[in-house]
Amino acid sequence: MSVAVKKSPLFNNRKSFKHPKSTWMDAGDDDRKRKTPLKVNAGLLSNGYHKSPSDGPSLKRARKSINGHAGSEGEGRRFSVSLASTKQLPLQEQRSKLPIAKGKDALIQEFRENEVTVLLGETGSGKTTQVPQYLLESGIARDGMIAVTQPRKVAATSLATRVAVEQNVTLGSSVGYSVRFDERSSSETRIKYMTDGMIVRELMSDPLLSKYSVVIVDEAHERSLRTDLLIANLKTILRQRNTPQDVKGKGKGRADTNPLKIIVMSATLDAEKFGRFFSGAKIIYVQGRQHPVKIYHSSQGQVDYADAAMRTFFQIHTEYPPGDVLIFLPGQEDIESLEKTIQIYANQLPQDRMSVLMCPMYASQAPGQNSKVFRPTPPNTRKCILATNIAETSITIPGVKFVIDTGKCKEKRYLARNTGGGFDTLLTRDITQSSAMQRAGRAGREGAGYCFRLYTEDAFKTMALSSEPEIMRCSLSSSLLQLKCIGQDLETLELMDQPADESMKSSLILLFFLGALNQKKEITSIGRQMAAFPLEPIFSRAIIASKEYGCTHEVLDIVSILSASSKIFVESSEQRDAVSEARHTRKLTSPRARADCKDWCRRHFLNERALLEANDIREQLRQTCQRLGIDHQTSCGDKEDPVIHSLGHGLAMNLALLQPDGSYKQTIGQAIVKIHPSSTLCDKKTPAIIYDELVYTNQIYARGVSRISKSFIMTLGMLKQES
Ligand SMILES: Nc1ncnc2c1ncn2[C@@H]1O[C@H](COP(=O)(O)OP(=O)(O)OP(=O)(O)O)[C@@H](O)[C@H]1O
Repeated sequence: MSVAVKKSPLFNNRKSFKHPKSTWMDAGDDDRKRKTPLKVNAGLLSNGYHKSPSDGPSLKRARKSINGHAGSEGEGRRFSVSLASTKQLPLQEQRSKLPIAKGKDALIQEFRENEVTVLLGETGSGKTTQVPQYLLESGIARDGMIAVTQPRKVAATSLATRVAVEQNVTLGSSVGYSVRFDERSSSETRIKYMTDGMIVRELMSDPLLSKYSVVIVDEAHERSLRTDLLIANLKTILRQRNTPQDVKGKGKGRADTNPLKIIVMSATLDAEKFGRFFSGAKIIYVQGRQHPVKIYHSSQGQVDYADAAMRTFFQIHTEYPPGDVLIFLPGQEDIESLEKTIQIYANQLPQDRMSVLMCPMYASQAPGQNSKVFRPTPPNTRKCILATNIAETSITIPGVKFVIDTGKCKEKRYLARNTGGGFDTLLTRDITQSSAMQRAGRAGREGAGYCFRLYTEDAFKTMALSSEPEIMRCSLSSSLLQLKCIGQDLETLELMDQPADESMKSSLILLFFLGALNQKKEITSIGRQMAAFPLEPIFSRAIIASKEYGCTHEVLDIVSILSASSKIFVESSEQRDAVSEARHTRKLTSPRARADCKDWCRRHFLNERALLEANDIREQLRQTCQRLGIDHQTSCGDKEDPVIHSLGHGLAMNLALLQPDGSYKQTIGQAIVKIHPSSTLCDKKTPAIIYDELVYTNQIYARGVSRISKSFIMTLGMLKQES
């Protein structure tokens, strides 16, 4: 291609590209300037901390009352930090310079004195990495482990890696992690970073979490479903573990030799709500962030956020000193398309300019696929990291000095069955103020930074403070089943916020259909077996059914592939015909050795990493089968029906029948769905289909589609009526 850089509209349009006067409004540092509606009562400790009780100054006043702490940039002051001055200090010195380090002793004292502490602090103050180490070093957690929960896998693994380095130990020894399908911990482990889902799962085998002395619930303000369930359980566990048995003769709990401490950590908002939930927990505020971040808002709203992000990236690249750029985008599709566009323009830059290294980052990448993001930037290069909100909290991406925030994210939302849905879908929406603050914070982790918001300051002010708790907008079936296993009921559990009736009802219906619950809403033996698998109920039910149909080997293969974090089929718009040919005509089985696997995958448009991940998942599922006495080697050979029928038991709600107009109508529910164009069955007019997911774009598409016989669907219906 011979498009010269100068001819590109991007570079001709200097005016809109000009920074900062014509495009950007200087907002100072929003996190400090923001008129926060918070009224957290906080007394001021001499060391720069604010604490409850209620006679202290408000957080707003307290924030104003401290100046000159690390990273405090005066409001409205011109930003003049020399980026060259942010070179790395030795590790222990870095630790001691974190804002939280100034109050270490006072903080430890508070943890000693209080069962429950709510710790608030600005992003980058050092909460997540330092607090567990303080607890370990002070001996507070002498009798058990310290769990630090995170809503996201990537945060749990990267934090454990960092803290292991700070402690100068091998990852998996005294500092480890545990996330779904991946664990690095041992009997030596004292600090365990884990996803909130993993600790909720541990409740099934250890309802009192007796291994742990301290549970730190991090990023609590995100209110993920699992975090909410954990918080509800912690309240009960606290009563049981910390109440002496002989209190007035009626204490139901036991005087535990290993009492529990809970620390709820949050970026800022909602502290009082957590405090109230734990009846008078101590609220402590950690003041300050390590480095200043200069925030700019665009002077006008942007119609095309991807285009605006690209312009801003090149503006930074051409006008600013070295430093990596992190762009927040809503989803994988935006990331992939912007990656291509930026790369095309970057290739046209003059030779003497810094080169651009593109680094995509999203949740469904296979483990290790985003390792490029965390590796040091090569000389004379600027990394351009394109990320979803998985990079928003808790993580430090080395080298990032610039953040471009599109102000958009994808949010999981349950579409009610009575409105034609009955499934979770991802919708693009505006972010919250809380997210905006977190995103800006990613620019100030190693030194001073800049954040460019592709929305106006007014738009920022009208954003919701924080997002609606996940429990109020997502499918609950998997959690409901896990809770049933430990004798709990979502309907009666004391939660911070109650889920919607509709989503509760749908989850109960699904579990009843799967045979996991009986008519009295009690868990059945099938339900117990299902809960043993770290899978969505629809998939664990298929595995259990495969025992009857003699095809566990095949069903495990399929479920492992469907559970991998990215799709095994690679899409390529440039080679659409070749992809289609590979899918329709070639037999995708190969007894190949690992060495030539890469080449085979490439030729068949398969994602090698996803296949390797599926392999690991299958190994874990085999172990669960073994524990449950299911022979994972039973195979049905070339027969298809046993496999489809096993899947049919799990995906009993995901069946649809062909309509005269070529669309499909769900057998349960009212949604009219179409077969996704990427499916090999797209134009086949199959009378009845089974699918593994619905995606909602301009219409509802079924993906992962197979044909199934109508007679089998009838049998399933009969079975359902009998149960
Ligand atoms: N993986 C890492 N590599 C380099 N520096 C890191 C890493 N993790 C943390 N740090 C440093 O430690 C600082 C504190 O991080 P920490 O995660 O403890 O902050 P925090 O207060 O919990 O904020 P947040 O909620 O945003 O994560 C960061 O600002 C950064 O300077």
